Amino acid sequence: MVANIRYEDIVKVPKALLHDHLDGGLRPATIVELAAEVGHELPATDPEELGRWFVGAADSGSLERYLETFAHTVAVMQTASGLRRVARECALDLAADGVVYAEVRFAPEQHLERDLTLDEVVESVLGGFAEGSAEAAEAGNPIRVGTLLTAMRHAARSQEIAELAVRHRDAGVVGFDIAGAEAGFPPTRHLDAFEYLQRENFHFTIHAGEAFGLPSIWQAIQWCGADRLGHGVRIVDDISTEGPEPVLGRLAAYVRDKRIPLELCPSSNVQTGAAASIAEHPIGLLRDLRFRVTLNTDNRLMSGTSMSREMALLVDAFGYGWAELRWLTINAMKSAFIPFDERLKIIDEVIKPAYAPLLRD
Ligand SMILES: O=c1[nH]cnc2c1ncn2[C@@H]1O[C@H](CO)[C@@H](O)[C@H]1O
Ligand SMILES: [Zn+2]
Repeated sequence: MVANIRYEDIVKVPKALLHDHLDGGLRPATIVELAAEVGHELPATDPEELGRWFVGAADSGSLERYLETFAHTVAVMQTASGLRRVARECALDLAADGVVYAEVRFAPEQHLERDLTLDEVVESVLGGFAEGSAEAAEAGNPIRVGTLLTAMRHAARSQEIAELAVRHRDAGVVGFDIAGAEAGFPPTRHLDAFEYLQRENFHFTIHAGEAFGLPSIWQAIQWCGADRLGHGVRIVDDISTEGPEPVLGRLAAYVRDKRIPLELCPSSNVQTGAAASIAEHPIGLLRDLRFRVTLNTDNRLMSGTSMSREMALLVDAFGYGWAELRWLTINAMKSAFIPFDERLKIIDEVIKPAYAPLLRD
C-alpha cells in the first residue's frame, strides 16, 4: 500500500543491485576535489550545482548524449588513489542506502590515460571496494560488493578485458559486460570474448535492448550466450498488448521461459528516451507477466538516484508494496554472479528475515 510505505523504511530494508556503473556514481564533491588535483576543468565547481549539471545534461533523450557526461567522471579516475577513493565511497554510499549486495561495473580500458596498467586499475578499484565494505560493516551496514569488468562496445579490447576479468576472478571480479553506444555496435562484434568466457565457465551480462531493440537482445542471448540482459527493456517490442491478454513472441517467451534476468533501470531509461515516464515504464507489464525482473540504478550521479529512490518511484507509480519490493530484491539476489550457496545465504539470512515483519503488517 502506497500510504504505508515511508521512504526511510525503504532505506532500511535490504536491497540488492546488479547494474550500477562505478563511473556513474561519484559524489559530486569528490569530482570537484579530484578535478582540482589533476587539473581537469568542470562545468561547475560547486558540488550541488555540479550534481544538478550531471542530471540535466544526462536528461537528453538520447543514449549518446547521456554518455557524453561520463567524460568528467572518467577524467578524475585515472590514478590509483582516485580510483580507490571512488570505489571506497561507492561501497559506503550503497551500504548507507541499505544495499546489502551490489555488482558494480566499470571499463578498465577507460582508465589508462596516465600511467596505470589494466591490472593496476582493477587492483585499485578492488582495494577501494574492500576498504569501503570493511568501513560500512563497522558502521553497522554490511555490504558485499562484486565487481564486473566492462569492455566498451565501440572499441576492440573485449578479449583483453575478458582475460583481465578471469585473471582477477578470485579477487572479487565476478563477471563481465559490454557497454557504450548500442546502435551500430552489435554484441556479436565481441563474439570471441564471449566464447572465451564461456570456455572459462565465467559469467557475463550484456547491455542490450536499451537504445536498440530486439535484434540486439536476440544476439546477446542466442549468439553470445549472455547470462543476463543489461536493461533488456525493449523485450516489450516482442509482446503484443493489442488483445485482451498480452501475447509473447518467440524471443520474449524464450527470455521468460529461461528466467533470463532483466536488469531494468527505470530512471535511466526515462533520461535516454527508452521510456516516456516511470508510470509508462515496461517494468509494470514485465512484472505482471512474471519475467525475472530486477530493479537497478544504472548511474546514480547522472540520474540523481539511489536504490531506495528507484523503489520509491515504483511504489508511487504502480502502488507496489513490500511484497513487490521483496520480489524484486530476491530476483536480483537469485540472479547475482556469486556462487549459489552464497546467494542463498543472503536471501535466507538477510533479505527474508527483514521483509517478514513488514509483510505481516
Ligand atoms: O546505460 C548505459 N548504457 C550503455 N552504456 C553505459 C550506460 N551507462 C554507462 N555506460 C557506459 O559504461 C561505461 C563504463 O561504466 C561508462 O563510461 C559509460 O560510457
Ligand atoms: Zn548501464
